[in-house]
Amino acid sequence: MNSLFNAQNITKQYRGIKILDNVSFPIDHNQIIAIVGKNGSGKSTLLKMIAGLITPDHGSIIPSKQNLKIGYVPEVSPSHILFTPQEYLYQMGRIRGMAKQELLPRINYLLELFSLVDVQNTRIINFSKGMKQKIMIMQAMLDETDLLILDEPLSGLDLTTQNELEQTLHSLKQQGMTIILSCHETKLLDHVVDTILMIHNKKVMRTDLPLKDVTYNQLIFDISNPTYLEDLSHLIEINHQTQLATGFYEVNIRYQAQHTDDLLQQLLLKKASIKQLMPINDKEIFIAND
Ligand SMILES: Nc1ncnc2c1ncn2[C@@H]1O[C@H](COP(=O)(O)OP(=O)(O)OP(=O)(O)O)[C@@H](O)[C@H]1O
Repeated sequence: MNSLFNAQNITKQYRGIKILDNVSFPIDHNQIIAIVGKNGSGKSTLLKMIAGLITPDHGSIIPSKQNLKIGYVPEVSPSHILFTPQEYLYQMGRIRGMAKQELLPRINYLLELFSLVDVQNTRIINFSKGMKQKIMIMQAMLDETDLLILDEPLSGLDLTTQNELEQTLHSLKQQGMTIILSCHETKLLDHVVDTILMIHNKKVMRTDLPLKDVTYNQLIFDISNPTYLEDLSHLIEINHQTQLATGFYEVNIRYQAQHTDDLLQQLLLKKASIKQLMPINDKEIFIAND
């Protein structure tokens, strides 16, 4: 599959506290990708880095083509907007330097796409939360967008509105868009998301859906130096590691079972001594939130 961009060896810290530690992952073209993780795990931080709003301390996010157009919708959006959708989107487009003749057809296209034609002359302040969310997404899409980034788009929406927004995201994908969103609403994962990036212990683990087909293994092994595992960080999640009296380290990892052959081969090349391999079933880790 084509990558839209690759995140390579990203590390980010705030005030000396690491949020993300040497994470690498690709973002595939024309996919819906969900970033999940506990509160404070770094979802918004990662989204902002992908959007180019903040920079990693180390590593880089490398786009597959120049001038990738990115639309970003933050978690908290202004809601007391006295303009109508037409007026608001027009002003936003003009601020971005768009010409009137390209802006007006684009606004009409977006109003159709988001089923807001009937309310195009109603003031946004009178809209429901879901309709306001749509306006924020439309604003991010005023330019032709390759990648849409949505921070918690379903937060605070009722079930019906969530379903509606889900359908909208699905139709955006059908039109060739790549979408990355952070979410707590696990229901969404089943319906529209192709890939999950889970932030856990400062690392990012990638899982392609359907989730029900993913199984995990736990592996315990000894290795002389845990830094040998750095190039496997995209495959494994370290549960814990302990230094033994021998000076070796006992490491306990979790990984997707489909990678077993590859992983064992790589560990043996690193002269690891395998102690225990067992299947685990902890799908719920992907829906673990407060
Ligand atoms: N500008 C900043 N300065 C200092 N610390 C920050 C800054 N931005 C985020 N943090 C801290 O970094 C950590 C990750 O924050 P982030 O907002 O990325 O997490 P999150 O997973 O999106 O959380 P939530 O699910 O609660 O929205 C948190 O501990 C947060 O307090």
